[in-house]
Amino acid sequence: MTYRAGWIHYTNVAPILDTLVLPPGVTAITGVPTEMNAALLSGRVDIANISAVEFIRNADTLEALPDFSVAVLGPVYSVNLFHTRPLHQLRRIALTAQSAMSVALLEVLLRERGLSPVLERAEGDAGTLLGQGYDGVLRIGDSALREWYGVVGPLTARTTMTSLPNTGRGITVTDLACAWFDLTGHPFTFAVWAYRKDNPPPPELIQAMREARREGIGHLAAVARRHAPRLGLPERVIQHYLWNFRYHLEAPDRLGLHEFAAKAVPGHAELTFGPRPGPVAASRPYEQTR
Ligand SMILES: C=C(O[C@@H]1C=C(C(=O)O)C=C[C@H]1O)C(=O)O
Repeated sequence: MTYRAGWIHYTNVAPILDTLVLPPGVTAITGVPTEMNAALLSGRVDIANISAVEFIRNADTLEALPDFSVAVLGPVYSVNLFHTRPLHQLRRIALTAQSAMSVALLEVLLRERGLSPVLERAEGDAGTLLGQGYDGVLRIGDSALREWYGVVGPLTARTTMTSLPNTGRGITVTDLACAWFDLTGHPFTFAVWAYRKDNPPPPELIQAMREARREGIGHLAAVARRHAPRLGLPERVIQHYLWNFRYHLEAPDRLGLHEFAAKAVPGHAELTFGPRPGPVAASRPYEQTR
């Protein structure tokens, strides 16, 4: 029987996906977050890295791998609200249809500030939409990273990644993961690897994902070199971008996830994680894996 995976293909998962070798009997498709959310919920795939808010909303039927996440503590660089006036003066914000998690995060952040601008789905690059009657534009993923650099870059040799500008060309970029950190002091968990409770992934797939992640994180410079030309961004920017992610759903990432769940989906079912990390039948000793 085939086990079907659905991968969000943004660069931020390249350290896990680039060298992943699917075990026999596992197939994979790729797409943007909202496509992979829908594919998992409709049963078109069996496991996917989905927007964490969809995992929370469907916690009665879904479970997540206990040690995989796309999370950050502080800035993420690729979940950005581009705006031309101060946050409290925003009247109309364009939302990307690719995202569920970042939209839910923006809603929480606006509510915490007592703000209620009009939120509308609209595609296109931030610069164009800002000239078309929107004073705020939410973008995620590779295009948001590129547009962020278009606003704040080019960085000079003297710029340190801890003192990055967040304005340029009359546009301010509010990094939503940074805003979450300012509000809570916790990491923000954007994605988890979820599957239906009655259909967990084969242990060989989890093991292959762990090996691929160890390989990717161990060679971030090579991953950055591979992807920088495609993105049209400097290698050192991509390497910093990737280095900054938290891929292991550690205790602080779960804390952030639970805090977000309480704020965004009150009354949600208990979040469950499994299968527990453990030995895979006939696997090589840890020391001998890549
Ligand atoms: C950090 C990001 O996280 C992604 C954002 C998601 C969303 O907004 O729904 C879903 C999955 C994440 O991998 C990003 O795309 O830049």
